[in-house]
Amino acid sequence: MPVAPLSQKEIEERLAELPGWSFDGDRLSRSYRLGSHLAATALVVHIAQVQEELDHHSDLTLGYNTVSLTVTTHSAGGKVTEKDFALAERVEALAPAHGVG
Ligand SMILES: C[C@H](O)[C@H](O)[C@H]1CNC2=NC(N)=NC(=O)C2=N1
Repeated sequence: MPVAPLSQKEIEERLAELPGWSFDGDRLSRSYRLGSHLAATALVVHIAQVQEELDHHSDLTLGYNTVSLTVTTHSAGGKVTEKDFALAERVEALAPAHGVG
C-alpha cells in the first residue's frame, strides 16, 4: 500500500521524541552499543523479528558490539514515512531489554 513521505516539519516533531535517532534527508538512523558481540547479535535478531511483524525492514549492520540501522521507505521512493517512525519506535521500546537505551 502506498504511503506518503512525511514533511520536514512532521519529521522534526517526531524526531524530537526519539533521542539518539538522526535524519539525513532520506533516512532515519541510530546506532547502539552493547555489552558483547552476542548481545549485539541478539538485538539484531529481535529487530529482525519486529521488522517481519511490521513488514518494514531497515538496513542493519552488526559490528563487534554495535548495531546500526538505517531505514527509509522504498515504496515511497526512498523517503521517510510513518512506517519508518513506527519501526524506530518499536526498536526504541525493545532496546532497553538488551541493556542499551
Ligand atoms: C512486499 C513487501 O511488503 C514490501 O516489499 C515491503 C517490505 N519491506 C519494506 N521495507 C522498507 N524499508 N520499505 C519498503 O517499501 C518495504 N516494502
